[in-house]
Amino acid sequence: MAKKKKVSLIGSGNWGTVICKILGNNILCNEHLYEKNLPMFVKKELYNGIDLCDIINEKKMNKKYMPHCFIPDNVMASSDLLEVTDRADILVFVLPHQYVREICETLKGHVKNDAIAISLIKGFDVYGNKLDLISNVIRSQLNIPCSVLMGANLAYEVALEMYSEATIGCKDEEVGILMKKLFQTHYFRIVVVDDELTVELGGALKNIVAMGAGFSDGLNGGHNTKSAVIRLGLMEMMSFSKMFFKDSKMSTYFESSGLGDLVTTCYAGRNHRVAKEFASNPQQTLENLEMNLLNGQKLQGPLTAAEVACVLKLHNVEGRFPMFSTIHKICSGEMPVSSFMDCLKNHPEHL
Ligand SMILES: NC(=O)c1ccc[n+]([C@@H]2O[C@H](COP(=O)([O-])OP(=O)(O)OC[C@H]3O[C@@H](n4cnc5c(N)ncnc54)[C@H](O)[C@@H]3O)[C@@H](O)[C@H]2O)c1
Ligand SMILES: O=P(O)(O)OC[C@H](O)CO
Repeated sequence: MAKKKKVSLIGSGNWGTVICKILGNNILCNEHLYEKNLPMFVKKELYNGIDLCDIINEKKMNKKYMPHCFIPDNVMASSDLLEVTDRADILVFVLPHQYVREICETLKGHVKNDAIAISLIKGFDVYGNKLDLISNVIRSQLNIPCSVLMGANLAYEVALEMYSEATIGCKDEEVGILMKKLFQTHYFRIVVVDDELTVELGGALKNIVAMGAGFSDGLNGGHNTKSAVIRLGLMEMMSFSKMFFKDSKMSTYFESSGLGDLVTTCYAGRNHRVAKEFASNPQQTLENLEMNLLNGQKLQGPLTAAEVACVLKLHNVEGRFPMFSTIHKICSGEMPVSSFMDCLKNHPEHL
């Protein structure tokens, strides 16, 4: 009989907690394939004076980041990253993108040679002036293959078991099948494609457009206005992919990780919510709104906009990405949020 695989989960935020429910339950249903316990890394912090890790292990609930999601008994929370990942065969990364490099630094040299990874993280890495995929940071730092899972997946809806789709991007067919079996449930349906590059690009870039959708709603734009934001945003996402990632396939934008995620995030994500509040109330800063509205959860849009803007500037192509550039300038305080409507009206397409 084949040796049982050990799965380890790195991350325990809003999405990370829902994923621990899915993985924990799927592992329990497949105990012949997997070690029963699912260790989960929880960054050390106190919640109402009590260690969050202890709360998760005792109450089987992540009271801070996803309070209504039941955590299966086989999930074992720990703040010791190397203990969580010790002997792991499958490493699942689900944490805000800005922390990946530091997590990989700690893991370097401690991961099995034949381990595989999957990243559920939406964002980019910028090192010096070089923009890179998060999965590439995992691949290069840990020297293991890494597939990706992205999609129209608002965590609270998946927690409530509302029907949702997701896309796994994986070049290795066998690993793609294994990952699909590990993550799929009756309410979380997965399509596997081999274009892991564009799956990840969709997940990262839509967070910039979602900020624009929030600005539009906060400035009293209508449904037609938001449709324009989504359409122009998708065009910039595709142009960016073609320009900077030559192997990216445009057809992949029709998967859940592309158009699906873009639509859902522009209507109901955290980026949209905070951006809308900011546009209605511009004397507040985005940082304050993130802190006050999200209670420790992290916005990925403003950082991703800054990461992308850095590359556009370096290649002197900001003018070809007017929406990305304007969203970054609004997020960084270089332009007032009221200028967002002018960006739409004066988009090069309409001149
Ligand atoms: N929440 C969603 O609906 C959702 C859905 C799909 C994908 N995602 C993506 O999944 C990724 C993780 O999102 P999330 O919602 O689980 O996280 P989150 O936004 O809830 O962030 C909170 C988490 O970040 C951790 N954290 C804070 N500082 C840290 C540090 N210095 N080092 C390591 N971890 C630290 C906290 O411990 C906590 O677990 C993101 O890239 C996000 O875009 C989120
Ligand atoms: O809440 P957001 O804006 O981070 O988006 C969450 C997910 O990425 C939606 O698929």
